[in-house]
Amino acid sequence: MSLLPLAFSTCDLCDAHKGDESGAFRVLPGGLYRSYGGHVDFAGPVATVRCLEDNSAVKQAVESPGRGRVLVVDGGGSMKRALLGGNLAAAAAKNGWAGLLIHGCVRDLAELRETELGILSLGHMPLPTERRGQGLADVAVQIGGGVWVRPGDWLYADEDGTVISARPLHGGLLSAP
Ligand SMILES: O=C([O-])CC(=O)C(=O)O
Repeated sequence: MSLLPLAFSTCDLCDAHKGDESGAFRVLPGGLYRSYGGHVDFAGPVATVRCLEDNSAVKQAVESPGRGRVLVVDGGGSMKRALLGGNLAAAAAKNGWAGLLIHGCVRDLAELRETELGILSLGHMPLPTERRGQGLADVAVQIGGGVWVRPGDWLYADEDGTVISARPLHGGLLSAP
């Protein structure tokens, strides 16, 4: 599935919304997440998973239709297991996910960088998880040192950083394929 390219810049979004005190506009801390995917710029409505060193719910999500969404995975910040690797990233791209943000680790870096997907993660490590069917989907999560991310929020990521918004912010900027 090809996704519509969205024209946006996180710096421009921050210029426009830096005075927002409603909490609807949130910026993730700079330098926390590194880009591992084939796409540095990506955006979309958010779906969430919360799990700890068990990526069963991540697998279930990326094997379902993505419809241009971004999967935000609260992995508790664990650096002990990789929640995403080449196979799950390929499944996410094939099923139309725009990207993933992993508050945890990834692996298979050579494969990830060839995947047509945005992938942000705290870091990498080669050890996979043991899938035991644990984890929750579609819950509010807190990542990046206390930033709330809820299903249906919008995530915008580019080389300058990552912002979260309760509403889509690219109005009028959606470019035709
Ligand atoms: O399967 C996993 O748990 C992670 C992985 O290595 C992959 O996605 O290829």
